Amino acid sequence: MRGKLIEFRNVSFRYGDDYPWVLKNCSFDIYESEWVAIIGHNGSGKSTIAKLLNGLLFPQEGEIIINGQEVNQETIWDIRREVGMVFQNPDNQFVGTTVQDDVAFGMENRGVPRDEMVKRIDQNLTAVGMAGYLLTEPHRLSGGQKQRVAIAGVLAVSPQVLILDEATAMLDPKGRTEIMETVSNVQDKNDLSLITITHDLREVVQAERVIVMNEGQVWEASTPREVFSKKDALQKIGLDVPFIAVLAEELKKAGVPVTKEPLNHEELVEDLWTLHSIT
Ligand SMILES: Nc1ncnc2c1ncn2[C@@H]1O[C@H](COP(=O)(O)OP(=O)(O)OP(=O)(O)O)[C@@H](O)[C@H]1O
Repeated sequence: MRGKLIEFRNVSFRYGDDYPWVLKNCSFDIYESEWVAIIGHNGSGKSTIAKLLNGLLFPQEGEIIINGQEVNQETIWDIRREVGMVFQNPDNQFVGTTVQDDVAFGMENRGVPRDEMVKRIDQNLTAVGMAGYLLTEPHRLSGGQKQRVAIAGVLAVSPQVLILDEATAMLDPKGRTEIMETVSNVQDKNDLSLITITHDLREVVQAERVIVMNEGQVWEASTPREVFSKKDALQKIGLDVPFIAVLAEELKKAGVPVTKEPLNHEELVEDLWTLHSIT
């Protein structure tokens, strides 16, 4: 049984007294080594949750506990060691003049000794497939390569949780797939919790659990299969369902006995192939 790593307890947040509540009495847990996708319509508070997790914002009500510590002004430096974040725009988060300087940045701020730093730069750039780019300047990298370097920089300070806030949104489909493969590998290897905030349904179906946000609260928190089985209700709160799930529904309506709730191409093919072989 995995322990709780993150607890949101009755959290309410708004950007100012005259602003509407973005989160209202919002509660959820995230467990060690778990991959959770957070989805919700535009403006439903997903990025706000990410910023609250990293101590960039603080709730007006309720509390956020990470690894047994409440997130507050006194604990933010500890918390930021535990919670690594990668954002949408690769250009806004490149701080070094070369790849190795960029990965070193977070470690320098935390006083990691030089020998250890060199070792971790090498280890983490290898993990994200960027080992050959130590002295490369950022403008020579693609968007996907910059995101890989950002991920290596975050991993170099050994966080417990990695948050990707629309980190693949500006990449082409190939870049997206590559980043998600990389992230999935490093999550496994480093035993990390992973929180992905995304509109890309192919990423969502890869997660173990999906938290669906609506009107400042958790509307549903369960497996991708359970979440996407509620197609009509999801569409009512402004969310799409994966194309394959829609196709399976249409096939059922047309009399094809699709038995499972397929979430990807392979699962649907598997189902249809079985039908073919018994007729
Ligand atoms: N700095 C800010 N000042 C005031 N309001 C803000 C600020 N940042 C976000 N908001 C508002 O808070 C609400 C939640 O925003 P947030 O960015 O968390 O949503 P989101 O679910 O991540 O949206 P998206 O899917 O569009 O990225 C929105 O109504 C947004 O306009």
